Amino acid sequence: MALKELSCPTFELCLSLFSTIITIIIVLKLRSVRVKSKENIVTLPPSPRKLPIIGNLHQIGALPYRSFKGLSEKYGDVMLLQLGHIPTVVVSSAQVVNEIMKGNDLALSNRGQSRATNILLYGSNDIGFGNYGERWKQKRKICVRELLSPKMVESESIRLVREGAVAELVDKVREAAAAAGSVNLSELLVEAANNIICNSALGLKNDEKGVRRKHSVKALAKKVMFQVGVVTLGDHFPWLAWLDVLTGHLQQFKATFQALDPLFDDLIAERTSSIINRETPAAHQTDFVDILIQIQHQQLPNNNAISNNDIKSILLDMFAAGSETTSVTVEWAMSELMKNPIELKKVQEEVRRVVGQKSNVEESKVKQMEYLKCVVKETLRLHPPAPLLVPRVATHHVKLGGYDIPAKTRLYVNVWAIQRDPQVWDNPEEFIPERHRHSHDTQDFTLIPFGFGRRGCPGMNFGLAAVEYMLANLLYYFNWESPQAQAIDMTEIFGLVASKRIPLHLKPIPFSFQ
Ligand code: HEM
Repeated sequence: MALKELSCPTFELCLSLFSTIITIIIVLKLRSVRVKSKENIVTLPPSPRKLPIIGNLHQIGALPYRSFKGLSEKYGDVMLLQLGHIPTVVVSSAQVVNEIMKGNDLALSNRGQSRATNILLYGSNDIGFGNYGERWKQKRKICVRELLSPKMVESESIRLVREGAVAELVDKVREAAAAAGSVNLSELLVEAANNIICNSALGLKNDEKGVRRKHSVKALAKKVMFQVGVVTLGDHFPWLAWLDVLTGHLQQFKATFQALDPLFDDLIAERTSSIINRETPAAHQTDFVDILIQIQHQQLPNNNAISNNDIKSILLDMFAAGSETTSVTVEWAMSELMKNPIELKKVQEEVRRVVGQKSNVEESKVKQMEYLKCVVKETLRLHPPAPLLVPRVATHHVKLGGYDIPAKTRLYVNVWAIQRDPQVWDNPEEFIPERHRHSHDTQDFTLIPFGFGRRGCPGMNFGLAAVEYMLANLLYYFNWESPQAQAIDMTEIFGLVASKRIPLHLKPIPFSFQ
C-alpha cells in the first residue's frame, strides 16, 4: 500500500504529534545527559605517572613517609597514588587535616584491613583495625573510659606496674654497666615497655602457671606486633593471594594465632571463675582482664554484650599499639639528647633538682618537670612512632583540598612531613625542646603524633606517663656517654613503627649526689 493512500488529516495530525513527542523526549534526554555529565566532573588529586599493575609502588622506598614527602613537594598536599590495586591519597599539610576534622572525620573513620589483621586480630574486629560502627564504638568506649582513662593511668594499680617495670630497667642498666661498661638500651627499653603493658593487662600477682603463661603471651604478642605490619602480595594484588601460601606468610600468622588464642581462653576462664566465686581482686591489683570480664558480666547477655573474642582483641591491641610506640619514643629521646649535650645537661639538671637527693624518683614529681615534657614533645615531633598514623579508608566520596576523593580510597596522613614543615617550624630539622616551652596545646594539627579525631590514639595519657617516667629515671640515676665517643647513628627502619635501625648502645655512669 502506497504511503499516499494512507494520507488523511487524522493520520497527519497523529504523525506530527508523535514526532513532537519524540523531539521533546530527545531534547530532555540530551539536557539531562549534559547536566549529569557536568555533575560527574570529578577532579582527582594530582598523581605521579604510574606503571601498569604496580601503579606507583616502584616510587615508594623502605621509608614510605620520606618517599611521600619527596613526591608531595612536587604533587601537592593532597596527592593520589595507586599502590598495587589500592587507590591511596596522601595528605601532607596541617590545613588539610583541619579540613578533615571540620567535616570529613566520620567519612574517613574506617580502617584498611589486611590478611595479617584478619587472621591475627579476630577478623580485624579489634579497635585499631576494625571498621567504624556501633560494635566498634562500644569497644573503643570501654578502652577510653575504663582501661586508659586519666583516672586509670594515675590509679595505684597502674602506678605500681610502671614503678616496678622502671625499677627493673634501672637495675638492669646498672648490672649491664658493671658487667660490660655499655648497654644495649634499645633492648632494655623494649622489655620495660612490654612489661608495663603486660602487667597492666594481665596483673602483677601471678602463681607459677600465671607467670609461665605471661611469659608466653609476651613473646607471642611481640610476634603479633611484627606480623600485623606485614603486607603480603595478596594485600596489594588480590589475584596473587594464593602466593601468600607459598611465601609461608599465612601459615606463620595462623601459627601465632593458634598458639596465643588458647592462652587467652585459659586466662579468661580462670578469671571468670574467680569473679563468679566473688574473689574480686583488691583495688590496687585490678588489671585490664579483670575490668573487661567484669564489664562483660554486668552487660545483659544479648547481642550487645562483649564477647570473649572482643576481650582478646582488645588485649592484643594494647600490646600491639602500646608497647613499641612507648619504647621507641624513649629510644629516640635518648639518642637526640646524646647528640645535643647542652639539652641533655639542661634536662638532667631539671630532673635532679626536682627529685632532690632521694632513693627513688616519685612519679608525682614528673608533673613539675617542664623541660622534660618539652624534650618528649620535641622527640615526638621529629620522630613520630607512627609517621603515617594508621591508614584510614573513605566510606563514601569526600572532598579534600578541593579534590574529589572517591569512596574506598585509602588515606595516609604524613605526620612526619607535617611536623617538619618549614612553613610551620623554624629550623625544622633541629632538636629544639625549648620551642615548646610556652606553646599551648593548640588545635592547629601541626603536632599530631597521637593522630586526631575519632580514630586518634586512646592511649596517649598512658603512653606519655610511661615515656616521661622512664626518661626521668634514666636521667636521674645515670650520666651517659657514647661508647668510644662514637657518633650516634640516627637512621630509621620502618615496620609497625619507625624505630632506630641500629640499636642504641650507651655507656651509663651511675650518678651520686655526693
Ligand atoms: C608514645 C606512645 C604512643 C604513640 C605515639 C601512639 C600513637 C598512635 C597513633 C598515631 C595512632 C593512630 C591514630 C590515628 O589514626 O589518628 C594510635 C592508635 C591507637 N593507639 Fe596509640 N600511641 C601510643 C601509645 C599507646 C598506648 C600506650 C596504647 C594502649 C595501651 C595505645 C593504643 C592505641 C589504640 C588502641 C589505637 C587504635 C585507635 C583506633 O583505631 O581507634 N597507644 N596510636
